[in-house]
Amino acid sequence: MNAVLETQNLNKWYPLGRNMRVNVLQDIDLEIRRGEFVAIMGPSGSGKSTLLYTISGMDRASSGRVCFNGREISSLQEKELSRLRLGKMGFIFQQIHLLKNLNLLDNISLPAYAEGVRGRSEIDRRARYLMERTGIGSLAGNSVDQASGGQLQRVGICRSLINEPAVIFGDEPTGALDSGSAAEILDILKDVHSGGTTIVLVTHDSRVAARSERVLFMLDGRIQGEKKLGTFTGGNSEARARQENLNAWLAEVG
Ligand SMILES: Nc1ncnc2c1ncn2[C@@H]1O[C@H](COP(=O)(O)OP(=O)(O)OP(=O)(O)O)[C@@H](O)[C@H]1O
Repeated sequence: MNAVLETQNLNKWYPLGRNMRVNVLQDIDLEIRRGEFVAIMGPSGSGKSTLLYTISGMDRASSGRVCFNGREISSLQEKELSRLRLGKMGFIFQQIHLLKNLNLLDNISLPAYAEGVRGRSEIDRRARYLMERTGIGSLAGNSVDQASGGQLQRVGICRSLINEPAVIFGDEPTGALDSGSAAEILDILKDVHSGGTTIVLVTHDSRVAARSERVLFMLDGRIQGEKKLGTFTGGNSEARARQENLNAWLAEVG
């Protein structure tokens, strides 16, 4: 079984008054392969974040199936679902929420303590390794107030990776950053992906989506189309060519 995530006939709606509802996701059949890097694009309100939250078990489907590693998660109890999210999934958001009374190293380590599988020294070693790998190795003892936006986003990435998740979900992970910091974060995500982690990102930015292998375009709660880009091997000229190719396709579908 090659799919890490799979949905069948996935629907999400919200009640609107007594007999009406807003259909936010409609009949979505989606398969994301292990190790794939997928970007979800589409206009505002098309359902991108809702899809991300529903496939990651942060939100519940109204009907249909969501499977993670072949196991249906749509009907799991909240406790089992939290355990699955904690151990197998990592999350990166535009705004990262950290605990101000903990230093950066401890913020990164927190999900590993919550998972309760590894001992303190192993957690500490892994957290420091991730900080080194993302270029913030010297900031371990810093407080949240002593780090820039780009550094905090790296902290968020380290935290999302601490439990060695199978999948990283990102909702506009570079949305709050200047273009230099955003490019650095994209390089880190490329490394994470090369290490075998599946990545699923929601983004408005075609520079970000151009790094992925497959772009899904959403419209009115449906996947309107997809563009396969193949694996990004690196370099500015390849990144530009991929972005142009993607923009031309987006102009056609959007
Ligand atoms: N709790 C809710 N009740 C009713 N409608 C909702 C609720 N949450 C989201 N929606 C609606 O669902 C639709 C999809 O929202 P979603 O946030 O998934 O879109 P999006 O494509 O991620 O948008 P954006 O790019 O602006 O973040 C929107 O029309 C939104 O108004």
